[in-house]
Amino acid sequence: MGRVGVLLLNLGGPDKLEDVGPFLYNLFSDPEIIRLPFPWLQKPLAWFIASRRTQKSQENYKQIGGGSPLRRITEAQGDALKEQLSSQGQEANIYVGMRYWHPYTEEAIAKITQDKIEHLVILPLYPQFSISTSGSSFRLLERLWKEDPGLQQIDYTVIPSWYKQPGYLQAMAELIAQELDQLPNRDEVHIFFSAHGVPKSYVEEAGDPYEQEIEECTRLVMQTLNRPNPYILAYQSRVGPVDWLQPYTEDAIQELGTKGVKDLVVVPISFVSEHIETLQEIDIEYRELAEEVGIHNFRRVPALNTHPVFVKALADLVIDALKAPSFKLSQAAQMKKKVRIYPPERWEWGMTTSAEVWNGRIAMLGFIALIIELITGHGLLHMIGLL
Ligand SMILES: C=CC1=C(C)c2cc3[nH]c(cc4nc(cc5[nH]c(cc1n2)c(C)c5CCC(=O)O)C(CCC(=O)O)=C4C)c(C)c3C=C
Ligand SMILES: [Fe+2]
Ligand SMILES: [Fe+2]
Repeated sequence: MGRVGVLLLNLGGPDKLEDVGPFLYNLFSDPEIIRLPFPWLQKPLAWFIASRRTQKSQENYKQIGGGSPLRRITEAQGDALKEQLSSQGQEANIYVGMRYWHPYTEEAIAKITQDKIEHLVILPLYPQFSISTSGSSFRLLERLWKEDPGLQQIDYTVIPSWYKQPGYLQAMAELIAQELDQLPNRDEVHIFFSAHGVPKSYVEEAGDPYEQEIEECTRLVMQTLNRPNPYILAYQSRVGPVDWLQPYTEDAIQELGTKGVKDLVVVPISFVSEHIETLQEIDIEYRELAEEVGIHNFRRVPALNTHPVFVKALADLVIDALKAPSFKLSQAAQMKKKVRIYPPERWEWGMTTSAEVWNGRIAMLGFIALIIELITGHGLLHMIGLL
Protein backbone atom coordinates (compact mmCIF):
# COMPACT_ATOMS: atom_id res chain seq x y z
CA MET A 1 0.00 0.00 0.00
CA GLY A 2 1.35 3.50 -0.85
CA ARG A 3 1.34 6.53 1.44
CA VAL A 4 -1.65 6.51 3.78
CA GLY A 5 -3.30 9.58 5.32
CA VAL A 6 -6.15 10.08 7.78
CA LEU A 7 -8.10 13.32 7.64
CA LEU A 8 -9.77 14.12 10.98
CA LEU A 9 -12.68 16.54 10.56
CA ASN A 10 -14.02 18.79 13.27
CA LEU A 11 -15.84 22.07 13.63
CA GLY A 12 -12.99 24.25 14.96
CA GLY A 13 -13.15 26.90 17.62
CA PRO A 14 -11.63 30.32 18.32
CA ASP A 15 -8.12 30.03 19.80
CA LYS A 16 -8.41 33.47 21.45
CA LEU A 17 -11.07 36.11 22.12
CA GLU A 18 -10.26 38.18 18.99
CA ASP A 19 -11.02 35.10 16.88
CA VAL A 20 -14.60 34.77 18.15
CA GLY A 21 -16.16 37.29 15.70
CA PRO A 22 -14.54 35.92 12.52
CA PHE A 23 -15.16 32.34 13.68
CA LEU A 24 -18.88 33.06 14.17
CA TYR A 25 -19.01 34.79 10.78
CA ASN A 26 -17.57 31.66 9.14
CA LEU A 27 -20.05 29.46 10.99
CA PHE A 28 -23.15 31.49 10.16
CA SER A 29 -21.99 31.86 6.51
CA ASP A 30 -22.51 28.13 6.09
CA PRO A 31 -25.85 27.31 4.46
CA GLU A 32 -25.85 23.98 6.33
CA ILE A 33 -26.00 25.96 9.62
CA ILE A 34 -28.45 28.68 8.63
CA ARG A 35 -30.67 27.40 5.88
CA LEU A 36 -31.89 30.38 3.83
CA PRO A 37 -33.84 30.31 0.56
CA PHE A 38 -31.65 33.11 -0.92
CA PRO A 39 -27.92 32.37 -1.05
CA TRP A 40 -26.99 36.04 -1.59
CA LEU A 41 -28.52 36.93 1.80
CA GLN A 42 -26.23 34.44 3.58
CA LYS A 43 -23.12 36.62 3.98
CA PRO A 44 -24.84 39.87 5.09
CA LEU A 45 -26.97 37.90 7.56
CA ALA A 46 -23.92 35.96 8.80
CA TRP A 47 -22.06 39.22 9.37
CA PHE A 48 -25.07 40.70 11.15
CA ILE A 49 -25.75 37.71 13.45
CA ALA A 50 -22.04 37.22 14.17
CA SER A 51 -21.59 40.87 15.17
CA ARG A 52 -24.61 40.71 17.48
CA ARG A 53 -23.51 37.43 19.09
CA THR A 54 -19.78 38.08 19.43
CA GLN A 55 -19.86 39.82 22.81
CA LYS A 56 -22.01 37.20 24.53
CA SER A 57 -20.00 34.39 23.00
CA GLN A 58 -16.73 36.07 24.08
CA GLU A 59 -18.06 36.21 27.66
CA ASN A 60 -18.56 32.43 27.50
CA TYR A 61 -15.10 31.79 26.05
CA LYS A 62 -13.63 34.03 28.80
CA GLN A 63 -15.11 31.65 31.36
CA ILE A 64 -13.15 28.73 29.89
CA GLY A 65 -9.80 30.52 29.70
CA GLY A 66 -10.25 32.86 26.71
CA GLY A 67 -10.50 30.38 23.85
CA SER A 68 -11.52 26.94 22.69
CA PRO A 69 -9.34 23.92 23.56
CA LEU A 70 -10.67 22.10 20.48
CA ARG A 71 -7.57 22.54 18.30
CA ARG A 72 -5.16 21.40 21.00
CA ILE A 73 -7.27 18.35 21.86
CA THR A 74 -7.92 17.38 18.23
CA GLU A 75 -4.19 17.58 17.47
CA ALA A 76 -3.45 15.45 20.55
CA GLN A 77 -6.04 12.91 19.31
CA GLY A 78 -4.24 12.93 15.94
CA ASP A 79 -0.85 12.26 17.58
CA ALA A 80 -2.30 9.46 19.71
CA LEU A 81 -4.02 7.93 16.67
CA LYS A 82 -0.77 7.98 14.66
CA GLU A 83 1.02 6.15 17.44
CA GLN A 84 -1.79 3.63 17.91
CA LEU A 85 -1.97 2.91 14.17
CA SER A 86 1.77 2.41 14.07
CA SER A 87 1.57 -0.06 16.98
CA GLN A 88 -1.06 -1.96 14.97
CA GLY A 89 1.29 -2.08 11.96
CA GLN A 90 -0.29 0.73 9.95
CA GLU A 91 1.87 3.79 9.29
CA ALA A 92 -0.18 6.89 8.43
CA ASN A 93 0.06 10.69 8.34
CA ILE A 94 -2.70 12.40 10.30
CA TYR A 95 -4.24 15.69 9.15
CA VAL A 96 -6.70 17.90 11.05
CA GLY A 97 -9.27 19.79 8.95
CA MET A 98 -11.58 22.20 10.80
CA ARG A 99 -14.70 23.58 9.15
CA TYR A 100 -14.80 27.14 10.55
CA TRP A 101 -11.38 27.90 12.04
CA HIS A 102 -7.70 27.01 11.82
CA PRO A 103 -6.37 24.61 10.72
CA TYR A 104 -9.01 24.87 7.98
CA THR A 105 -9.98 21.83 5.91
CA GLU A 106 -8.46 23.57 2.87
CA GLU A 107 -5.10 23.79 4.70
CA ALA A 108 -5.23 20.07 5.52
CA ILE A 109 -6.04 19.24 1.90
CA ALA A 110 -3.06 21.36 0.71
CA LYS A 111 -0.76 19.32 3.00
CA ILE A 112 -2.28 16.04 1.82
CA THR A 113 -1.51 17.04 -1.78
CA GLN A 114 1.99 18.18 -0.86
CA ASP A 115 2.70 14.88 0.95
CA LYS A 116 1.50 12.93 -2.10
CA ILE A 117 -0.92 10.82 -0.08
CA GLU A 118 -2.25 7.90 -2.14
CA HIS A 119 -4.82 6.37 0.22
CA LEU A 120 -6.91 8.60 2.46
CA VAL A 121 -9.44 7.83 5.18
CA ILE A 122 -11.81 10.72 5.95
CA LEU A 123 -12.92 10.43 9.57
CA PRO A 124 -15.22 13.06 11.11
CA LEU A 125 -14.79 13.42 14.88
CA TYR A 126 -18.57 13.38 15.29
CA PRO A 127 -19.83 9.89 16.19
CA GLN A 128 -23.28 10.64 14.74
CA PHE A 129 -24.00 12.17 11.33
CA SER A 130 -25.75 15.52 11.01
CA ILE A 131 -26.20 17.71 7.95
CA SER A 132 -24.86 20.58 10.08
CA THR A 133 -21.58 18.88 11.11
CA SER A 134 -20.14 15.97 9.11
CA GLY A 135 -22.54 16.77 6.25
CA SER A 136 -21.21 20.30 5.95
CA SER A 137 -17.58 19.13 5.92
CA PHE A 138 -18.36 16.43 3.32
CA ARG A 139 -20.04 19.02 1.14
CA LEU A 140 -16.97 21.25 1.31
CA LEU A 141 -14.66 18.31 0.48
CA GLU A 142 -16.90 17.33 -2.42
CA ARG A 143 -16.43 20.82 -3.85
CA LEU A 144 -12.65 20.75 -3.33
CA TRP A 145 -12.48 17.35 -5.05
CA LYS A 146 -14.47 18.58 -8.06
CA GLU A 147 -12.18 21.61 -8.43
CA ASP A 148 -8.86 19.74 -8.19
CA PRO A 149 -7.93 16.93 -10.62
CA GLY A 150 -4.92 16.12 -8.36
CA LEU A 151 -7.26 15.15 -5.52
CA GLN A 152 -9.23 12.93 -7.86
CA GLN A 153 -6.14 10.68 -8.10
CA ILE A 154 -6.33 9.86 -4.38
CA ASP A 155 -7.98 6.59 -3.45
CA TYR A 156 -10.13 7.82 -0.57
CA THR A 157 -12.92 6.53 1.61
CA VAL A 158 -15.30 8.26 4.02
CA ILE A 159 -16.57 7.03 7.39
CA PRO A 160 -19.93 8.85 7.59
CA SER A 161 -20.74 7.98 11.22
CA TRP A 162 -19.40 5.44 13.70
CA TYR A 163 -21.46 5.57 16.91
CA LYS A 164 -21.89 1.77 16.84
CA GLN A 165 -18.13 1.09 17.04
CA PRO A 166 -17.68 -1.27 20.05
CA GLY A 167 -14.48 0.41 21.37
CA TYR A 168 -16.18 3.81 21.32
CA LEU A 169 -19.17 2.40 23.25
CA GLN A 170 -16.80 0.68 25.69
CA ALA A 171 -14.85 3.91 26.34
CA MET A 172 -18.10 5.84 26.92
CA ALA A 173 -19.38 3.14 29.29
CA GLU A 174 -16.10 3.16 31.26
CA LEU A 175 -16.20 6.92 31.73
CA ILE A 176 -19.85 6.85 32.84
CA ALA A 177 -19.20 3.97 35.28
CA GLN A 178 -16.32 5.96 36.83
CA GLU A 179 -18.66 8.88 37.57
CA LEU A 180 -21.48 6.69 38.89
CA ASP A 181 -19.08 4.94 41.23
CA GLN A 182 -18.22 8.26 42.90
CA LEU A 183 -21.79 8.48 44.27
CA PRO A 184 -23.10 6.53 47.30
CA ASN A 185 -26.37 5.30 45.75
CA ARG A 186 -24.76 4.61 42.38
CA ASP A 187 -27.55 2.42 40.91
CA GLU A 188 -30.26 5.04 41.49
CA VAL A 189 -28.42 8.01 39.99
CA HIS A 190 -30.14 9.44 36.88
CA ILE A 191 -27.95 9.31 33.77
CA PHE A 192 -28.64 12.39 31.66
CA PHE A 193 -27.50 12.17 28.02
CA SER A 194 -27.15 15.70 26.66
CA ALA A 195 -26.84 15.76 22.87
CA HIS A 196 -26.16 18.86 20.82
CA GLY A 197 -29.46 20.04 19.35
CA VAL A 198 -30.30 20.83 15.74
CA PRO A 199 -33.39 22.58 14.37
CA LYS A 200 -36.33 20.18 14.15
CA SER A 201 -36.75 21.00 10.45
CA TYR A 202 -33.36 19.37 9.69
CA VAL A 203 -34.80 16.04 10.79
CA GLU A 204 -38.44 16.44 9.79
CA GLU A 205 -38.03 18.24 6.46
CA ALA A 206 -34.46 17.64 5.34
CA GLY A 207 -34.20 14.02 6.52
CA ASP A 208 -31.18 14.43 8.80
CA PRO A 209 -30.63 11.00 10.44
CA TYR A 210 -29.08 12.75 13.47
CA GLU A 211 -31.96 12.27 15.94
CA GLN A 212 -32.31 8.57 15.11
CA GLU A 213 -28.53 8.03 15.39
CA ILE A 214 -28.40 9.85 18.74
CA GLU A 215 -31.29 7.77 20.11
CA GLU A 216 -29.70 4.53 18.96
CA CYS A 217 -26.28 5.58 20.27
CA THR A 218 -27.77 6.34 23.70
CA ARG A 219 -29.42 2.90 23.79
CA LEU A 220 -26.17 1.19 22.80
CA VAL A 221 -24.14 3.04 25.43
CA MET A 222 -26.68 2.01 28.10
CA GLN A 223 -26.58 -1.58 26.86
CA THR A 224 -22.75 -1.59 27.03
CA LEU A 225 -22.81 0.04 30.48
CA ASN A 226 -25.15 -2.70 31.69
CA ARG A 227 -26.31 -0.92 34.86
CA PRO A 228 -29.87 -0.52 36.17
CA ASN A 229 -29.87 3.31 36.33
CA PRO A 230 -32.78 5.34 34.94
CA TYR A 231 -31.71 7.48 31.97
CA ILE A 232 -32.97 10.37 29.90
CA LEU A 233 -31.95 12.03 26.61
CA ALA A 234 -32.27 15.79 25.98
CA TYR A 235 -30.84 18.36 23.55
CA GLN A 236 -28.65 21.37 24.42
CA SER A 237 -27.27 24.56 22.84
CA ARG A 238 -30.31 25.84 20.97
CA VAL A 239 -29.59 29.00 18.94
CA GLY A 240 -32.28 31.31 17.46
CA PRO A 241 -36.05 31.32 17.52
CA VAL A 242 -37.12 28.15 15.66
CA ASP A 243 -37.98 24.82 17.32
CA TRP A 244 -35.02 22.49 17.86
CA LEU A 245 -35.08 18.83 18.85
CA GLN A 246 -36.75 18.35 22.22
CA PRO A 247 -36.79 18.01 25.17
CA TYR A 248 -34.36 20.86 25.76
CA THR A 249 -31.68 20.09 28.34
CA GLU A 250 -32.63 23.03 30.57
CA ASP A 251 -36.31 21.97 30.67
CA ALA A 252 -35.43 18.35 31.39
CA ILE A 253 -33.11 19.34 34.29
CA GLN A 254 -35.87 21.50 35.73
CA GLU A 255 -38.40 18.68 35.45
CA LEU A 256 -36.09 16.20 37.20
CA GLY A 257 -35.52 18.73 39.98
CA THR A 258 -39.28 19.15 40.40
CA LYS A 259 -39.62 15.36 40.68
CA GLY A 260 -37.14 15.38 43.57
CA VAL A 261 -34.12 13.92 41.77
CA LYS A 262 -30.95 14.75 43.72
CA ASP A 263 -28.18 12.93 41.81
CA LEU A 264 -27.39 13.44 38.15
CA VAL A 265 -24.56 12.26 35.92
CA VAL A 266 -24.54 14.25 32.68
CA VAL A 267 -23.10 12.56 29.57
CA PRO A 268 -22.19 14.78 26.58
CA ILE A 269 -23.11 12.40 23.77
CA SER A 270 -22.40 14.31 20.52
CA PHE A 271 -18.82 15.33 21.28
CA VAL A 272 -15.54 13.50 21.69
CA SER A 273 -13.54 16.50 22.96
CA GLU A 274 -13.93 19.08 25.68
CA HIS A 275 -15.03 22.44 24.27
CA ILE A 276 -17.31 25.34 25.08
CA GLU A 277 -20.52 23.26 25.22
CA THR A 278 -19.07 20.92 27.86
CA LEU A 279 -16.84 23.30 29.83
CA GLN A 280 -19.11 26.33 29.87
CA GLU A 281 -22.66 25.29 29.00
CA ILE A 282 -22.84 22.03 30.99
CA ASP A 283 -20.24 22.66 33.71
CA ILE A 284 -21.30 26.23 34.49
CA GLU A 285 -24.80 27.03 33.16
CA TYR A 286 -26.54 23.66 33.61
CA ARG A 287 -24.76 23.03 36.91
CA GLU A 288 -26.11 26.34 38.26
CA LEU A 289 -29.61 25.47 37.07
CA ALA A 290 -29.41 22.00 38.64
CA GLU A 291 -28.34 23.52 41.95
CA GLU A 292 -31.30 25.94 41.82
CA VAL A 293 -33.79 23.09 41.35
CA GLY A 294 -32.31 20.97 44.15
CA ILE A 295 -30.05 18.58 42.20
CA HIS A 296 -27.08 18.82 44.54
CA ASN A 297 -24.99 15.96 43.21
CA PHE A 298 -24.31 17.07 39.65
CA ARG A 299 -21.44 15.30 37.92
CA ARG A 300 -20.38 15.50 34.30
CA VAL A 301 -18.72 12.66 32.42
CA PRO A 302 -15.48 13.93 30.84
CA ALA A 303 -15.20 13.95 27.05
CA LEU A 304 -13.24 11.08 25.52
CA ASN A 305 -10.29 13.26 24.38
CA THR A 306 -7.32 10.83 24.20
CA HIS A 307 -8.82 7.99 26.27
CA PRO A 308 -6.75 4.94 25.16
CA VAL A 309 -9.80 2.73 24.51
CA PHE A 310 -11.26 5.48 22.34
CA VAL A 311 -8.00 6.04 20.44
CA LYS A 312 -7.85 2.28 19.76
CA ALA A 313 -11.46 2.50 18.49
CA LEU A 314 -10.43 5.26 16.06
CA ALA A 315 -7.47 3.17 14.87
CA ASP A 316 -9.74 0.15 14.32
CA LEU A 317 -12.14 2.32 12.33
CA VAL A 318 -9.28 3.48 10.08
CA ILE A 319 -7.87 -0.02 9.55
CA ASP A 320 -11.32 -1.45 8.76
CA ALA A 321 -12.05 1.41 6.36
CA LEU A 322 -8.80 0.80 4.46
CA LYS A 323 -9.85 -2.83 3.89
CA ALA A 324 -13.52 -2.18 3.03
CA PRO A 325 -14.90 -1.04 -0.34
CA SER A 326 -14.58 2.75 -0.52
CA PHE A 327 -17.46 5.01 0.45
CA LYS A 328 -17.56 8.22 -1.61
CA LEU A 329 -18.21 11.82 -0.60
CA SER A 330 -21.24 12.04 -2.87
CA GLN A 331 -22.78 9.10 -0.98
CA ALA A 332 -21.84 10.53 2.41
CA ALA A 333 -23.10 14.06 1.71
CA GLN A 334 -26.52 12.75 0.70
CA MET A 335 -27.19 10.22 3.42
CA LYS A 336 -30.84 9.93 2.54
CA LYS A 337 -32.88 10.54 -0.56
CA LYS A 338 -35.03 12.98 1.36
CA VAL A 339 -32.10 15.28 2.27
CA ARG A 340 -32.65 18.63 0.66
CA ILE A 341 -29.58 20.00 -1.09
CA TYR A 342 -28.13 23.40 -0.27
CA PRO A 343 -27.20 25.74 -1.97
CA PRO A 344 -30.72 25.61 -3.33
CA GLU A 345 -29.98 25.65 -7.07
CA ARG A 346 -31.75 22.29 -7.34
CA TRP A 347 -34.97 23.45 -5.68
CA GLU A 348 -37.87 23.08 -8.04
CA TRP A 349 -39.35 26.40 -7.15
CA GLY A 350 -36.14 28.24 -8.12
CA MET A 351 -36.17 26.81 -11.64
CA THR A 352 -39.07 28.54 -13.33
CA THR A 353 -38.90 32.05 -14.73
CA SER A 354 -41.84 33.43 -12.75
CA ALA A 355 -40.48 31.93 -9.54
CA GLU A 356 -37.10 33.55 -10.23
CA VAL A 357 -38.80 36.94 -10.64
CA TRP A 358 -40.64 36.48 -7.35
CA ASN A 359 -37.51 35.24 -5.61
CA GLY A 360 -35.74 38.42 -6.74
CA ARG A 361 -38.55 40.68 -5.53
CA ILE A 362 -38.85 39.01 -2.15
CA ALA A 363 -35.08 39.01 -1.77
CA MET A 364 -34.94 42.75 -2.48
CA LEU A 365 -37.65 43.41 0.14
CA GLY A 366 -35.72 41.23 2.61
CA PHE A 367 -32.52 43.13 1.94
CA ILE A 368 -34.22 46.51 2.45
CA ALA A 369 -35.76 45.23 5.72
CA LEU A 370 -32.32 44.05 6.84
CA ILE A 371 -30.72 47.43 6.12
CA ILE A 372 -33.53 49.24 8.01
CA GLU A 373 -33.10 46.85 10.95
CA LEU A 374 -29.36 47.38 10.88
CA ILE A 375 -29.79 51.15 11.11
CA THR A 376 -32.70 51.36 13.57
CA GLY A 377 -32.04 48.30 15.74
CA HIS A 378 -35.73 47.30 15.37
CA GLY A 379 -37.33 44.71 13.15
CA LEU A 380 -38.35 41.10 12.63
CA LEU A 381 -34.98 39.52 13.46
CA HIS A 382 -34.86 41.39 16.78
CA MET A 383 -38.49 40.50 17.48
CA ILE A 384 -37.87 36.78 17.03
CA GLY A 385 -34.71 36.96 19.09
CA LEU A 386 -32.21 36.09 16.33
CA LEU A 387 -30.38 39.42 16.73
C1 LIG B 1 -26.90 27.91 14.78
C2 LIG B 1 -26.89 26.65 14.54
C3 LIG B 1 -25.99 25.60 15.04
C4 LIG B 1 -26.16 24.24 14.77
C5 LIG B 1 -27.26 23.60 13.96
C6 LIG B 1 -25.09 23.55 15.42
C7 LIG B 1 -24.92 22.16 15.42
C8 LIG B 1 -23.88 21.49 16.04
N1 LIG B 1 -22.72 22.01 16.56
C9 LIG B 1 -21.93 21.02 17.09
C10 LIG B 1 -20.68 21.16 17.70
C11 LIG B 1 -20.04 22.38 17.98
N2 LIG B 1 -20.59 23.64 17.90
C12 LIG B 1 -19.65 24.57 18.26
C13 LIG B 1 -19.83 25.94 18.32
C14 LIG B 1 -20.98 26.61 17.90
N3 LIG B 1 -22.09 26.08 17.26
C15 LIG B 1 -23.01 27.08 17.00
C16 LIG B 1 -24.24 26.93 16.34
C17 LIG B 1 -24.77 25.73 15.85
N4 LIG B 1 -24.29 24.47 16.04
C18 LIG B 1 -22.44 28.30 17.51
C19 LIG B 1 -23.11 29.65 17.44
C20 LIG B 1 -21.20 28.01 18.06
C21 LIG B 1 -20.20 28.99 18.69
C22 LIG B 1 -20.27 28.98 20.17
C23 LIG B 1 -21.39 29.84 20.65
O1 LIG B 1 -21.40 31.06 20.41
O2 LIG B 1 -22.33 29.27 21.25
C24 LIG B 1 -18.42 23.89 18.56
C25 LIG B 1 -17.08 24.55 18.91
C26 LIG B 1 -16.99 24.88 20.35
C27 LIG B 1 -15.72 25.50 20.79
O3 LIG B 1 -15.14 25.04 21.78
O4 LIG B 1 -15.31 26.51 20.23
C28 LIG B 1 -18.66 22.52 18.40
C29 LIG B 1 -17.68 21.40 18.60
C30 LIG B 1 -22.64 19.79 16.89
C31 LIG B 1 -22.12 18.43 17.33
C32 LIG B 1 -23.83 20.08 16.25
C33 LIG B 1 -24.93 19.21 15.78
C34 LIG B 1 -25.02 17.95 15.86
FE1 LIG C 1 -22.51 24.04 17.14
FE1 LIG D 1 -23.49 25.02 20.10
